[in-house]
Amino acid sequence: MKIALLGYGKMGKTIERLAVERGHEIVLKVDNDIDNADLQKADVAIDFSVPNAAFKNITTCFEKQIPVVSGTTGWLKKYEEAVELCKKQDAAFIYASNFSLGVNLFFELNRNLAKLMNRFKEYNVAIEEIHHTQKLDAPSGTAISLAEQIVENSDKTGWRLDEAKENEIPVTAKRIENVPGTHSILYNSEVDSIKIEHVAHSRDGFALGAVIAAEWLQHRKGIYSMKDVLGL
Ligand SMILES: NC(=O)C1=CN([C@@H]2O[C@H](COP(=O)(O)OP(=O)(O)OC[C@H]3O[C@@H](n4cnc5c(N)ncnc54)[C@H](OP(=O)(O)O)[C@@H]3O)[C@@H](O)[C@H]2O)C=CC1
Ligand SMILES: O=C(O)C1=N[C@H](C(=O)O)C[C@H](O)C1
Repeated sequence: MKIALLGYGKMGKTIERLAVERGHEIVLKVDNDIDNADLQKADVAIDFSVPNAAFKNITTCFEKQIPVVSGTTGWLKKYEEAVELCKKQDAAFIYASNFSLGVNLFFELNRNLAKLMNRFKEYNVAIEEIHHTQKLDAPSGTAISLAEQIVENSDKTGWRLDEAKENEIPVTAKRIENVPGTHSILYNSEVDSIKIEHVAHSRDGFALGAVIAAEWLQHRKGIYSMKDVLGL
């Protein structure tokens, strides 16, 4: 598979290493304006760039009919617009706030736990995420997905960074040097606490998941998620 990397930072470089190990070829590395890039050289594009570039990168791939996998976070206000453009152009797209197998299993645990805990009002739920200090967005895309999953499976009405209002989920974002990504869900009562946590030991899980998603998407059209890729 010939891959265009849109974003050649920490994730782009990790994806390059794992993609080459799986027998793929990196034919393009875009670190700024996509307008001058010869996307037609690629079978598939993988976007791990910056929040203000993701929408343009993704929709340019739709126009050029290159299937695109995006893991960039912090641009999701425009996700529905991207989906509409993808449908209109009969293109192929997967977005995931987190591509690792572990986090996608953790998402399933989170949904089930939220359903279970909803009956027991003595527990208050809270989310915490910890990432490296270069991260541009807060809270993380993964923390937002976790919060939305709890809202869908409980009586919670929404989430808020730091100071949550009545019936909202408080989300805390910490920034500590070199942390690849840690997410915790805490259910706290007067007498005890229940905590589930996912700890990434490196960026390899995210990168491998993105390459597997690109392999899966390469000959498809439409809009998919990691649930489709992993058969969850
Ligand atoms: N979904 C998932 O599983 C994961 C998602 N992420 C997300 O992926 C994104 C990238 O993370 P990470 O690699 O750590 O960040 P980095 O800052 O290391 O890399 C981002 C790269 O994008 C480049 N860039 C800037 N403008 C453009 C543009 N217009 N087109 C293409 N590339 C551009 C930057 O170049 P320059 O430095 O010159 O500005 C930089 O090299 C983040 O949004 C992060 O949250 C990260 C890990 C996992
Ligand atoms: O910026 C990162 O590094 C990460 N970003 C993603 C997010 O915002 O959830 C995924 C992962 O936790 C690493």
